[in-house]
Amino acid sequence: MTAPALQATGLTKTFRGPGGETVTAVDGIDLTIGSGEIVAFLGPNGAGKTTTVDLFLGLTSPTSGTIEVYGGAPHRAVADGRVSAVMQTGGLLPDFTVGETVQAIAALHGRPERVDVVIERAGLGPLAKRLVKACSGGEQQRLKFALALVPDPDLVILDEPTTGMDVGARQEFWDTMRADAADGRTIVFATHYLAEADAFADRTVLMAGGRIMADGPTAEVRAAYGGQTMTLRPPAEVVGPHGIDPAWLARVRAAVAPLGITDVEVSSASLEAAFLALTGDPTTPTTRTTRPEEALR
Ligand SMILES: Nc1ncnc2c1ncn2[C@@H]1O[C@H](COP(=O)(O)OP(=O)(O)OP(=O)(O)O)[C@@H](O)[C@H]1O
Repeated sequence: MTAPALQATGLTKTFRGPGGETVTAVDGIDLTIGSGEIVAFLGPNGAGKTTTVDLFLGLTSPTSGTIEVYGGAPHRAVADGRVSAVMQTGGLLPDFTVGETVQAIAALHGRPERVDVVIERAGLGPLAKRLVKACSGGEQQRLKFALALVPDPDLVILDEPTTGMDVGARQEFWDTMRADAADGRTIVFATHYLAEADAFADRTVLMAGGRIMADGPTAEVRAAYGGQTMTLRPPAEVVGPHGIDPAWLARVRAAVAPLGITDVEVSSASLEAAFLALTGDPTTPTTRTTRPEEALR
């Protein structure tokens, strides 16, 4: 039988906090991810997503429990080129061109024949002669993605790959990813953007406090935890830079209260209800119109 891409059992990681206290970043995760799955790890800041990704990549060791990647130690899978990562920050040389960067990494891997294919796959053809430092944040992330593809890995792990990108760049990045995933690569990504999990992942693992709060097909996670909600789109004139006009919210509250409505959420993100219900996180991403304090109760 073929080993799953990732298998975690009782996976736990603790750190010592600034005051000497124990911080449990990952708290007894059991998880199996099969080949070809596209899985989002979704959760608020501090949920344990980055630590989980680090454990998957062998960048840190579990305090207890086990993690296997293709049936072996994570660092082995990385060394064998079966697993690649696109991390949040760092890693590029600013004075290389995009093309030189890909060539250098391909040479390190002994895979010079991969240069053209990964440049094309990451949509970097028109940028090949541009210096890395002249590339936008989104373009640099696409370059990192290209580098991750050099060994032709079976599994790509991305830790919040679109952090800092504007909406257009984010869209472009995921279009690139989607085209690549169509080839059957296993993709695991951490995000706190609900819309990214919703749009891109077949399966969503919702994390909070180091634990898995929900795990299933993205549509099911949404349906099971999103509950029955009524979503309103406010008129544009009541949405300002600081969110929805509180006076308008008060008028809506007054208008619906006599109808027996106790909970109306103004939202444009369909996983939002699941996220809030399970994590109670007040720093919700995606849009200004989805913050819990703007829900009408
Ligand atoms: N090296 C460390 N030392 C001490 N505490 C840590 C360390 N790394 C992470 N933590 C703590 O572990 C918890 C989980 O952090 P982690 O970075 O894994 O969360 P995250 O879900 O990736 O958050 P974010 O979305 O902000 O990146 C947090 O409380 C964090 O402060």
